[in-house]
Amino acid sequence: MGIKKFTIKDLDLFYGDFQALQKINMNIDEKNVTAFIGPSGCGKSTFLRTLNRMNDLIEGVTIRGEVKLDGNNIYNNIDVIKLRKKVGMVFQKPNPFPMSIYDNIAYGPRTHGIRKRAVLDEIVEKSLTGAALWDEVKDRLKTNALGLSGGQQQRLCIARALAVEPEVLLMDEPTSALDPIATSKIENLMESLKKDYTIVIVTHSMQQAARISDNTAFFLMGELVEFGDTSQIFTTPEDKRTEDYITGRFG
Ligand SMILES: Nc1ncnc2c1ncn2[C@@H]1O[C@H](COP(=O)(O)OP(=O)(O)OP(=O)(O)O)[C@@H](O)[C@H]1O
Repeated sequence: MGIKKFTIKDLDLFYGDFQALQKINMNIDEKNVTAFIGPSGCGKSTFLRTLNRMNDLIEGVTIRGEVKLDGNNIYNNIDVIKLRKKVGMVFQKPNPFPMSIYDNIAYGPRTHGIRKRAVLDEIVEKSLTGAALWDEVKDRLKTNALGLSGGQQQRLCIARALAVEPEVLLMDEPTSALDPIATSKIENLMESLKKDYTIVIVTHSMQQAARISDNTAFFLMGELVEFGDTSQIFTTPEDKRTEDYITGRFG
């Protein structure tokens, strides 16, 4: 295992009285792909959202324990806007803003105070190139992003996340709404992005986790059952529950 980007200690999360995460302990490596797998409702998305404090937006959430990013506890007095700039997020359903392709990408940098046209042009090109979309859209940057295909929209959302120069990308089932071709483009993209970014992905597809991730975490009913090297998890899981899940005996 390499340099730790996140260290999570004894993390509990409650929605009201309901405990959705129980004593999670995990380290997430820098510049790697970490996959979260497990049956529906086991807490994967909840845990993913704790990594950039997206759960703050949900009423009645209580969090105990520690989430450190580069050694700093993100639940202490920190600037949440800066945190979310550093830890970007891509959602299950592509959600471009109803504006041009260009403005979708320029939106984040503009909110962070970048106004110069030449600088924005450069960010737009770099981000779209980084998300493997530039060649497909460079002649139609002024057209509405909602006119793109689903797969292109998802790469646009990845480009939008890249535009503010994050260090981490959280992806919550980013390909579940896409066809196999668009899915494989996003998977290839993740492979190239991990050179520069730490990627954490929630996926329902065990084939996808096996194909693209370096480390895999298996969750069950709010508990982290097993976490380790992806090939080990899929070939020689230590816990019977992991084995049952990956061999399709439940879930
Ligand atoms: N906003 C919320 N308020 C109350 N309970 C919630 C909320 N969000 C999630 N939960 C509950 O927390 C548990 C974990 O949900 P979560 O969405 O994190 O699971 P998941 O593993 O990502 O599921 P899926 O694979 O279906 O997306 C579930 O029991 C869910 O009902």
